[in-house]
Amino acid sequence: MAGIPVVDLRLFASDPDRLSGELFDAASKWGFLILTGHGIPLEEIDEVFNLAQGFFAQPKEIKEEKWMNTAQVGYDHKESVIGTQEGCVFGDVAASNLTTSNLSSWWTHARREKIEAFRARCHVLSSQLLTAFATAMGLPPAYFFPAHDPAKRPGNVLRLMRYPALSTQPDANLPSLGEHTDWGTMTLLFTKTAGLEVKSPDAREFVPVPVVEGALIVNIGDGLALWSDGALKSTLHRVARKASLYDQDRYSMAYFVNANADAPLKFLKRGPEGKFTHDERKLDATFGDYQAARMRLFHEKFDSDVDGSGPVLDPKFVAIVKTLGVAHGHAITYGSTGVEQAGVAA
Ligand SMILES: O=C(O)CCC(=O)C(=O)O
Ligand SMILES: [Fe+2]
Repeated sequence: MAGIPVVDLRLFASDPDRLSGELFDAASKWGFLILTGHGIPLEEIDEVFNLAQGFFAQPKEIKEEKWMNTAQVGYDHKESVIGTQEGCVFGDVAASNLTTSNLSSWWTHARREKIEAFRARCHVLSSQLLTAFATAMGLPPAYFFPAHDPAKRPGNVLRLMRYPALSTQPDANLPSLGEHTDWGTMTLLFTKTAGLEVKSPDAREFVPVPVVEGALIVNIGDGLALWSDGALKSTLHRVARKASLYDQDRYSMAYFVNANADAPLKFLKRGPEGKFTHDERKLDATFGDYQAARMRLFHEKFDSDVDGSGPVLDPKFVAIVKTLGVAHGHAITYGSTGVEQAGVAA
């Protein structure tokens, strides 16, 4: 079986239809692809990796000066049976990190400007990809834009991550990040270290994603899977703690592309010749409703903080997450007990 597809974005200029077709095929088969020729210079990617390294190397007191708030700005650190990951996020609306008071003092204005420039690069790229997906689906090129207004919340979120080195070899069965799908529209992922694994199209195994220098990884989130009625796949993935790498830090950066909270959950259906048209199914919910239920369910079990005192979620939205059927993974398995454990009102 051929591996995870590699798509060269330089085709966009010379043969946009072919490029859109290649993206669509990769995203409908694997839900993941490796993107080369994307136009973000390697030096700029490295610069942001260096900032991540510099920040995560700071003492705990500096990093913990500002914990992540509800506007998705600040630092967080999760430790659970399935791994440790620390992260730093810069807000969910354009330019918010230049003015926020919720970043550690380590983040000087000059450093924040570098982050903002990188976010702008990622934004341009994500818009280009959304255009290509819309084109491949027979929709107007700007079809996905109104639901992705950068001035509205939540916009796209850049998360710098470190999986700290361990001093002893871990149980090889414990991943550093448990299997999950991403709940946004799609994700651009940058990493220089192996470890990411994705579920194969036949769902029989997890396949390692090769690290290709200068390339980035694109994966479909629940959002595009919902829009496309499952034609584009939101694929399970995880970070495996490879025994040989347990004593090294692993860095990655994810740019989560999100539909705005107030965007209605709209469905498309696929007709003959692969064209997508509006589906009349009415769902009285927004992407915000979907994400709130999805995120909370995910984190609840992810953090192993299930003690019966979890948040009360609106059962209507939990039902929506369940019925839509794209959200899955160990961390969010809707088994007989999963939903109750997440503290859902009866
Ligand atoms: O660190 C990685 O390579 C993957 C991170 C990831 O899947 C996520 O943050 O959703
Ligand atoms: Fe992910």
